[in-house]
Amino acid sequence: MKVLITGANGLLGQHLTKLLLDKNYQVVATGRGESRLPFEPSGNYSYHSMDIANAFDTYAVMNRERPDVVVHAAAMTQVDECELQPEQCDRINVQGTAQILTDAETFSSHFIYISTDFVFDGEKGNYSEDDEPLPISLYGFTKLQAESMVQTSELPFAIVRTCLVYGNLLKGTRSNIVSWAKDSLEQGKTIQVVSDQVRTPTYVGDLAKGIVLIIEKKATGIYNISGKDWLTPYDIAIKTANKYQLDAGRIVKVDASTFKQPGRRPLKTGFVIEKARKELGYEPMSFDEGLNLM
Ligand SMILES: NC(=O)C1=CN([C@@H]2O[C@H](COP(=O)(O)OP(=O)(O)OC[C@H]3O[C@@H](n4cnc5c(N)ncnc54)[C@H](OP(=O)(O)O)[C@@H]3O)[C@@H](O)[C@H]2O)C=CC1
Ligand SMILES: Cc1cn([C@H]2C[C@H](O)[C@@H](COP(=O)(O)OP(=O)(O)O[C@H]3O[C@@H](C)C(=O)[C@@H](O)[C@H]3O)O2)c(=O)[nH]c1=O
Repeated sequence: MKVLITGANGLLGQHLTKLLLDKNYQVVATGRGESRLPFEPSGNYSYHSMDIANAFDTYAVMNRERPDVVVHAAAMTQVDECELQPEQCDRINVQGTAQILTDAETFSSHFIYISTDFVFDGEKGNYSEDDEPLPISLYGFTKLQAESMVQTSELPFAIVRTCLVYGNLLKGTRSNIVSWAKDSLEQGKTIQVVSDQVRTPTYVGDLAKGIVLIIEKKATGIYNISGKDWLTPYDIAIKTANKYQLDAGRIVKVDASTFKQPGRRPLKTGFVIEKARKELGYEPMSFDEGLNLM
């Protein structure tokens, strides 16, 4: 079975590419510019430079490869940049999804879209798949718009919602809260960390495994694929300091009202994952286990 991944150079993309190759799938990795995969892929593998916002790029690659499955992970994921550059955020997250989805409808038979807890407003928390989304950032709004496009597609689709992904930076990917806290403390910096946001941080390897389960079972619909522990970013920073014997005294507890970011973050998110457990057999590690794998 041939799987095409968009955003393969990203945090999720790199780990998912490696896992699919380890499981002997035929993998078509795509990303902006050259491959930055930090391992020498073996097996049935090809890489294509593909800007999802460029219709010629996506059609050429999809027509040539005609993958059975598309995992659409590419997005503008810097929440603050999305708020400050709305046109680019729309062009990539909404129009880019429209491009690859249109081509998938012609050439593929299963479309898996990676979405986020940021489609919710963060008032309720502990979200399940049938809760009503209400985004409070442009990033969240564009991700929800893309979800809606996928849901109107003729193509069998799955929407995978995940939350605060962390894991080993293979190479040049976006930082994540654990690597950011570890690096900051190692550099002797003092960091202000919020204690009133609640998340279910997700180890990138668990997210990749959940996506493979969806591919194997040809599952359709919305699935929450996240960690199972509810933690605040402050808890995460303290656990990170303890794990690496760093000075937790440099972690200053603040709340979101004093922590100004251009893109509003939903206060309480985190996912109920019973549906993925029951229908997919998905079972994530605890945060401490995930931390030990880094
Ligand atoms: N990280 C997290 O905490 C969470 C992520 N998600 C979702 O998971 C998915 C994967 O995110 P993650 O791997 O963590 O983030 P990354 O930012 O590491 O990966 C996103 C990738 O998308 C690529 N990309 C951006 N624009 C384009 C474009 N126009 N054409 C092709 N590729 C493009 C980026 O390329 P380049 O490397 O060149 O910048 C990058 O490699 C995203 O859809 C995100 O919304 C959901 C919830 C939480
Ligand atoms: C940088 C920073 C972050 N934080 C907190 C805020 C936030 O809850 C958490 C992570 O902050 P960041 O701004 O790095 O990450 P953030 O952009 O909030 O992460 C989001 O990324 C997108 C892609 C998603 O889809 C979301 O699920 C979520 O993971 O850490 C602090 O408390 N202090 C800081 O200095």
